[in-house]
Amino acid sequence: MNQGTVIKTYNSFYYVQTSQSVVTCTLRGRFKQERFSLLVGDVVRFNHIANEKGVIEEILPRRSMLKRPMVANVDQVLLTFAAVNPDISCILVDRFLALVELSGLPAILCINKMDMADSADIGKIVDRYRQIGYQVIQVSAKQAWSIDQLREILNDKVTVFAGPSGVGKSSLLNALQPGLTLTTGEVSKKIGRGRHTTRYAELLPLEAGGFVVDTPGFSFTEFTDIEENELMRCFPEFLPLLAKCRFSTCLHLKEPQCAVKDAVAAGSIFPERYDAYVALMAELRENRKGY
Ligand SMILES: Nc1nc2c(ncn2[C@@H]2O[C@H](COP(=O)(O)OP(=O)(O)OP(=O)(O)O)[C@@H](O)[C@H]2O)c(=O)[nH]1
Ligand SMILES: [Zn+2]
Repeated sequence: MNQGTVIKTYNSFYYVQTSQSVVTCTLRGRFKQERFSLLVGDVVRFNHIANEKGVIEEILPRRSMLKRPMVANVDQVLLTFAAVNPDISCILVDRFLALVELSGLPAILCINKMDMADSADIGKIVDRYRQIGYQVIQVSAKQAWSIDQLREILNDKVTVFAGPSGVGKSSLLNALQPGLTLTTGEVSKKIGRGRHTTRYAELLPLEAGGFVVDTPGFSFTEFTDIEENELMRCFPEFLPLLAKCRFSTCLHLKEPQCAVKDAVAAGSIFPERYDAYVALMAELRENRKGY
């Protein structure tokens, strides 16, 4: 049997990337009876029934599942910001990071447009996030700075590109591999839909192995499905302190003898990060009121 990764689904057809080609597959009937939903990112085994056509017989166990968008086996999220234009905003970085933490996937911070940056200013930001424990890379899509380093990070992994609009995500993809965002556009053409009308996530295969998740309308922007007492877990530097608060139900806001607030006062947690936590908590409570 052949093996490959589902890179796109459309009308019960599954486009499966193998090491050689993309095979258009249908799903063996018994999966439909089980109401199993096969996702982009799933690794499958299939039988060829004709040239470039196949039937999926087996779905390999999932390593992970991202909910929005629904993609299986994502390994990491590359959060891209621009050093300038639009200027990096740490509150926005903290917000995106918290959302990635909530998904349970590792986040890598990528700061683009370094060719236009004041490197001392950006250096401070980079140091902060490295101290917290995040991997941070500084790149320029325009000047092709550190694109090799980025390529190495993506190698053999399934990576979601996220970040605000205009930070250069498309430019980075293009610097990584010219034409990358057009690769599966060919598939779209065959089935009569333009790439830009695609509403579902698809995987873009990297030449060196691995995939980038192309996610039209993808957000990582809204806090829903999160309880107040879960937010603290989205701040990894809080984790070692949580058991040390006086109250086991401590939300680290107004409570006395709070180990998190003590750490902020002692300088071992960045005050900006704590402020981001408080701001996100307020937002979460505001969203709740809407229900
Ligand atoms: N100076 C400089 N400009 C860049 C760099 N990368 C991208 N840009 C410019 O930034 C603008 C936005 O780039 P895009 O690649 O379209 O950004 P995007 O993140 O894909 O934007 P959305 O499609 O809105 O999500 C364009 O004018 C690019 O030419 C860079 O490394 N340096
Ligand atoms: Zn506390």
